[in-house]
Amino acid sequence: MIHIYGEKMFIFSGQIDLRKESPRLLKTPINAYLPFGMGPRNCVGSNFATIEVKLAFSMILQRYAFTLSPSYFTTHPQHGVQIVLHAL
Ligand code: HEM
Repeated sequence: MIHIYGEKMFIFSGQIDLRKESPRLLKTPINAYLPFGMGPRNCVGSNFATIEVKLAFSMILQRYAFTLSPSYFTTHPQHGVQIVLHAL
């Protein structure tokens, strides 16, 4: 899913609280996923890092399409999700 590194990844990032938007996420503890930490000493580079990842993804998506690899068969991607890139 394209939003892996977008806002949807951040249940609570300090700026966006997606629990307000999704009933499913309401059940998720506020501290379940904090890649940049939380509170007064959270990551000062979080906005920069998020923008950079979005930029990199958008550059990749301008050049490639994705399909799931035929070897991907589980709903629990313990070892990552294998994808096949198709040059556009
Ligand atoms: C994917 C990229 C990044 C991740 C996952 C990440 C994650 C973190 C985490 C978990 C902390 C500790 C927060 C805490 O103690 O609560 C932290 C602190 C920090 N990060 Fe990042 N970081 C990233 C990128 C960056 C970048 C690009 C910069 C600078 C340009 C940066 C600068 C800092 C600084 C200066 C702190 C210390 C903040 C403080 O102690 O007040 N980080 N980061």
